[in-house]
Parts: sequence; structure tokens; C-alpha cells
Amino acid sequence: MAKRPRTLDAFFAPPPAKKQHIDPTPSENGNTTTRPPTAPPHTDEQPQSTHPTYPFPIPHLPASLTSPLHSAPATPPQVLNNHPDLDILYYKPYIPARTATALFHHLRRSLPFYRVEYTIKRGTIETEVNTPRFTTVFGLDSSAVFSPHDGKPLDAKTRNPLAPGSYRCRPRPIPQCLSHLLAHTERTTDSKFNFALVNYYASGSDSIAFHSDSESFLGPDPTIASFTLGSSRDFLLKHKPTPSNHSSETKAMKLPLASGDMLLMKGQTQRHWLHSIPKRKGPGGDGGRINITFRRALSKAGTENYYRYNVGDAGGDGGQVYKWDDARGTMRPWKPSGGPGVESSSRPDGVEHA
Ligand SMILES: O=C(O)CCC(=O)C(=O)O
Ligand SMILES: [Fe+2]
Repeated sequence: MAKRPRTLDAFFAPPPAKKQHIDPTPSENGNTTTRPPTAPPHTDEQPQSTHPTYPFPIPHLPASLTSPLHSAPATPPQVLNNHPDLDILYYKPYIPARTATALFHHLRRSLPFYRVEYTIKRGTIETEVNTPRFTTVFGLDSSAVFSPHDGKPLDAKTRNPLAPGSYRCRPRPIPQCLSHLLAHTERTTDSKFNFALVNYYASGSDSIAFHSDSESFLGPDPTIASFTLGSSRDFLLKHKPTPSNHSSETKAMKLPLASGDMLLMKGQTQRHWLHSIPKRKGPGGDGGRINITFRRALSKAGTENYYRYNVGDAGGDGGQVYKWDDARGTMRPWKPSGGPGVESSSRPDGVEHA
């Protein structure tokens, strides 16, 4: 199939086979809510977030998931500032356990995921990286906003349409199933976020290497809220190397993150600390864990970076989409026709250089 040209028209052309676009109600953040027109009010069918950039509509959270959030956080946070430059609030949990499990299943079933591959060049040597986890991202940096009318990015100051080519990627508005938790987190933490990055660790073989999220497009000392849903995983933290080589650089701290937990990383944490989710050997639950981070990107470079590394850049729309298959209990490649996906291939686990 020919690649779609990267023009604004192509960007906002309606997706090919979406038959059930009905009663569209523009939402504040640029996506559109659709409801079946003939559905009686008591139907179980949930409204959905839709947008030309979504591979498929994304169901809203049911009230059974939004109402328990009203009483979150379930506990006051523990303050982790007993090491040099560390500034973290640890909500253990933020979301009560049963709601966190239900939210995990809802999001795993609803979101499009990717397995992004990219090359890095060090000197003359090129290395292929296979991101060792599923990822997806929604959001737009603060230089632009989604039009509430047609979902196109507009200049944040003038509210005029952006010049064609302003973004290489095709930014996606945050769907209701994530924006509800985002807004709740903003109120609790007195912070502002415009991005939701989602990782899905399918098993103990999925991981994220030591890195810091000290990206310049987040500003000097960013506040990042990081949620765990589903299986528990160890979160390791260690200080970046310094001349004094103190113990927090050599011995990592381990936080055993459980479903519903939230870490609010703030102050100089990203500047001075690295974090990772190491691979885990042996059995343990079904291994599935979702991580959501809410962040605030300040410039277009942030938007480009987040889509490049969490959706991929094949034709601006990302690469192969994966969707959770409930019957098989696995992520499967997803095809727009709605037909059966191609068989999943097992991929070698790349070394990640984040
Ligand atoms: O999965 C996690 O808890 C950490 C994810 C993370 O560090 C990231 O996406 O930058
Ligand atoms: Fe991170």
C-alpha cells in the first residue's frame, strides 16, 4: 500500500472504514465522543473517544470506574527525600486495589499499542533497538491545542491553524479513559500535564533500562506522575554518577510497585537520579503491568520525541498496531479491516539505550 502523504488533508482525512460515527459531541480536549443513536439510555454500551488519528474508537471509562476515583488518593503519600536530590511522593496506593485492577483490564483492552523499533547511531556504528515493552502515547505540547471543533492542532496563543508540516507526527488527543485520571491527578498534585505515555509490560521479559526523564522539552525540573496497574514490578532508583561515588550511586533503591500505586517524581529527581524496571525471572501472576506517566511537554520537540519513540514514525501514523485479544489472552497485531490479525511474531529483545 502506498504511504499516505504527510499533508494536513491526509492528516485529517476520515479513516477508511469507520461506520459507527454518530452523534459526535466535541470534547474539550479535541477528541469526539460518539454514542450509538438508537441505543436506549439503559444500554451497557459505553460512549467512545474518536479522532482521525486513532486506529479505532477508544471506549470511555464506565461510571463504576470513575466514581471510586472521587475518593482517591486512598492513602496520604510517603515522602521519599531521605537521599541526596531525591524528591518523590509515593502513594501506596493512589487508586484502591479493586478499581486499579478493573482500570488495568479496561485500558489493556481499549488502547492501541506499538512495539517500536528504531536505530541509534554512535559515531559510525548503527544499532537496531527493539523497545522491550508495548507503548502508546497521547497528548500535545503546550505550544498548541486541539481544536474542540475538528480536532486539528491550533496555535495555543492565536488559536489559528498551524502551518502544514508544523509537526512531522500526528498528535492524538488524550482519550477520556486517560484524561479523567489525568485531571484527577492534576487536582491532587497541583500540577499540569499535557501528555499521557503508557507502557504495557506483557511479562517479566519486558523492561525499561536505567534512564532519567530529564528531557529538555519538559523544562528544568519536571513533575511526572507515574501509575502502576496490574502486576507488581520492582522500580529501581539510583543516583547519577558523581565524583564522590556515594552509596546511592552504587546501590539501587528498590520500590516494589503494586497495582494502584503512584509515584510523583518532582524537584531535582530527574536531574540527578536514574530509574528502571528490570527484567524479572520466574513466574508471577499473568505478568501484565500497565504504567501510565503524565507529563508536561513545553515545545514541539517534546511532541515529536514522544510519538517517535512510543508510536513509531512509519508514515507519521506509527507502525504495526497491537490490540489486546481477550479470547487468546495476548496482544495481537491489529488490522483496520477488523479481520483476524496476522500471527504474532516473537521478537528478539533489544538492548535499550534510553
Ligand atoms: O514502568 C514504569 O514504572 C517506569 C516507566 C518509565 O520510566 C518511563 O516510561 O519513562
Ligand atoms: Fe522514566
